[in-house]
Amino acid sequence: MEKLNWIGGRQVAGIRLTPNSNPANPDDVIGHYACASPDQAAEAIAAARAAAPAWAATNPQTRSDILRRTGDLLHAHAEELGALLTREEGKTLREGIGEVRRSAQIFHYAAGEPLRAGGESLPGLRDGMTVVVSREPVGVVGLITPWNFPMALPAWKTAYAMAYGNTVVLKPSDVTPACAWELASLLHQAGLPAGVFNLVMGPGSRLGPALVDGADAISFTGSPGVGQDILARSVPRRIKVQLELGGKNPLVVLDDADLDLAADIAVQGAFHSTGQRCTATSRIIVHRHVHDAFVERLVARTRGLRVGDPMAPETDMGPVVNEGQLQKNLGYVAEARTEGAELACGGKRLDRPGWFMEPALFVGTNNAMRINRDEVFGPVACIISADDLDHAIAIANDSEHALSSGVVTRSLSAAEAFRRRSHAGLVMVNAPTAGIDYHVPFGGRGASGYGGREQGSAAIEFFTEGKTAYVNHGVIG
Ligand SMILES: NC(=O)c1ccc[n+]([C@@H]2O[C@H](COP(=O)([O-])OP(=O)(O)OC[C@H]3O[C@@H](n4cnc5c(N)ncnc54)[C@H](O)[C@@H]3O)[C@@H](O)[C@H]2O)c1
Ligand SMILES: O=C[C@H](O)CS(=O)(=O)O
Repeated sequence: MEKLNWIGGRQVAGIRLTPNSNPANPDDVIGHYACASPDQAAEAIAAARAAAPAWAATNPQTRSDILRRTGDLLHAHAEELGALLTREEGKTLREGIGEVRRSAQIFHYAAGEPLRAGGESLPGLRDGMTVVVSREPVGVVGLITPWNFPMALPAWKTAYAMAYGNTVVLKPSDVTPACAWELASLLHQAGLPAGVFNLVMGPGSRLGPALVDGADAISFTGSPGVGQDILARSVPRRIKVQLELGGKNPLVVLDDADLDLAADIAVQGAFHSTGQRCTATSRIIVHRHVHDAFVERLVARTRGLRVGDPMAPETDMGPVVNEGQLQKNLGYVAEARTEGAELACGGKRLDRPGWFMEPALFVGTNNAMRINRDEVFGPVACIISADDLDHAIAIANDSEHALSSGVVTRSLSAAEAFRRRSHAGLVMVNAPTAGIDYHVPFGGRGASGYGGREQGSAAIEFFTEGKTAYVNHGVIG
């Protein structure tokens, strides 16, 4: 099936069609997706610019209704879209359907924003003067998304951007265009006016620059290197830029922890969604008093994970997204062994078609090893031993990435100390480092994030500009 770009409310052929295949079965071609040219990306920006004034002036109730209807459509089609997502990205069907439902919830939540996004009126300090503080849409927003959450990420950027009156051009990952295409289709079914949402598909190296050169703001989620390129290109234009980047997320297990709970939390954080989450647990820092007892539990659980067909209900972990990513993961496993890390279990490619590997767990690692410095972005986790809470926090914070972090403890004071002293943008207490709620701010610090947080009460900051108006009533009327 051929899927085209969406520009100005029309479906537009690109310069070629690119097949998209199933990571669990590379012979299964999902569809052929149009690849836009840089000129077409510029046309999409122009279409969004033409639609911007009317959309910004559209009654908030109308904007809200369109977002709510989009959420309704996502809910109604959650099972078939979840299956498409699984076929495209490889997470299990349960996770795929869950991601579509989460996307529906995001649209439903954002549907309230046009009605909530008010300002305030204050008395001025001079006679007859009132000060009106308000927020206005930024204008045309370029949204660039990665492959690991192919529905939820486009949803959480698009829904908020449009809620506040912006028009958008979305460029999804060329690895996973199918979900973004379906989202475009549902938005138009929900009654979105032409040009408010535009979709251009294809390689970021060709289309990204056209978006950065034309939009009024760029919200990007992806790898640190690409984020840096986008930032460098956007600086001369002084546009707003938001970068949500990689993680190297630590989970600290203290000596008073419930070790069964800790092992469950570690497995979920490290290996669910095949470890392909920016918030995935990759460094598990364990108090030396409970090290062996915890590792025994974690190894048993990791060995017990059923890796296989992501459509099968019994599967716990699906394939890696593509061959390149699989080879990258296996390369890190091999390098960690040469660094002296001991492979406690897993780490091998499965002898079957598709990009499958066993989840890999290393013990005897230290925080200086490359396996504990670089983001792997796959099912690979390492145990590091720590002497006490202070030592564990020091190791946890010793990373350029600071996206998510977690602690497992029964002590309120230890939990509170960790919450205060962790450098990460997200802190989880007795919960996995991955798995965020859609109604609260999300984002990292350091090399993990730049330009403000996303979602919940934070979204308005990036997708609007502030205005402070001084009104002298003395001369009016
Ligand atoms: N912090 C977060 O919220 C978060 C969430 C999910 C994923 N991620 C990160 O995403 C990365 C994995 O995703 P990926 O491999 O798709 O990342 P990526 O950086 O390779 O690609 C992300 C997007 O950028 C586009 N792109 C590539 N080159 C570009 C350029 N020069 N200019 C503009 N756009 C360009 C790609 O086509 C894609 O749409 C990981 O590092 C992961 O941590 C971060
Ligand atoms: O990669 C982004 C994810 O949505 C974050 S999480 O898996 O929900 O933690």
